[in-house]
Amino acid sequence: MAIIEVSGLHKAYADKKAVDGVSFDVEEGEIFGILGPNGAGKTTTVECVEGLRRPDGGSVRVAGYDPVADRDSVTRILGAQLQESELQPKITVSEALELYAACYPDPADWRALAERLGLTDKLRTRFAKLSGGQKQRLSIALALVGKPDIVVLDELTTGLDPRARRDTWQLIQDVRDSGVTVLLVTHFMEEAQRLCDRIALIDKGRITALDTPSGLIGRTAGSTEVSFAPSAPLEMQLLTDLPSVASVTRQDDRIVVSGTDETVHAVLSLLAGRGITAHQLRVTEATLDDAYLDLTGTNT
Ligand SMILES: Nc1ncnc2c1ncn2[C@@H]1O[C@H](COP(=O)(O)OP(=O)(O)OP(=O)(O)O)[C@@H](O)[C@H]1O
Repeated sequence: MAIIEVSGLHKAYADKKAVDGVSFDVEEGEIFGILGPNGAGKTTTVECVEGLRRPDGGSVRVAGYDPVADRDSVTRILGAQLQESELQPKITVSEALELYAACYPDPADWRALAERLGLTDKLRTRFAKLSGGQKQRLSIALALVGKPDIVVLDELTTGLDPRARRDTWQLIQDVRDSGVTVLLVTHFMEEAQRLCDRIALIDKGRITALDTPSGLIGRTAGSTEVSFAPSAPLEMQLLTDLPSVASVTRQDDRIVVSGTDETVHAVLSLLAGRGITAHQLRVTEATLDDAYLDLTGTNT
């Protein structure tokens, strides 16, 4: 069942179209990623879902509520990561967690959450004295303290070191396993590939692709590459004629054939039929990075 429904969303700032007809549904219990280049309209889209911005057109529903008209209902069920500037510089970590916990009828144990996010030894530290990564972890804790049904995380692990990033990924998986729906804006391909059940690629205010990570990768031209050094001369045309082959190139004594999973089997059968051995055989799969570049023609 869809818990977030976005249909024909439009939002402009003066004459700049930030979001230009975006539609997607987020199913209950999934981790849904929004990926795209800088300025693509990702934050504007999730701010409309959070009720922080009023759409110019289209509709947004969160568990059936309009996030602008039914702000209170949406706030009760949706936790959002805060922008840094939204906390007072003098508030301590424990004060912030306690204050936010007090706003909800059945909050999470904020001490356990702080522990989980590696903030226990910072509980008495003022917000202004936290490092960028510690502020980020606090903002994740604050998004989760109300035990929301949905959590919106914009740039979840930006500024975190690799260890903290991996811990945070585990935390988000645990949060999802407990039944929470996660809407995640990210620039990190590895993060999107590991965490997301489905990803919407946004570019220039429009969705250019919406699929599972492996579905997006599968759309990449030449998503699988098989390369080898043949034990005897081989006519390139024979490879080019195989089904599902996208391209055949020669690199010194190696032949590189790109295509799909099927290509690997087709190439090996062809070689076996001609008694040719494939020396130094290597098969590589495209990554989400390749799919992203292929589908947007740009980098994050
Ligand atoms: N408050 C604002 N006033 C004017 N223009 C804005 C405002 N917020 C965003 N924009 C513009 O709208 C477009 C979309 O911005 P948005 O922040 O939604 O993109 P984004 O995909 O989240 O980008 P990033 O990855 O850089 O955070 C950009 O061109 C941006 O400059």
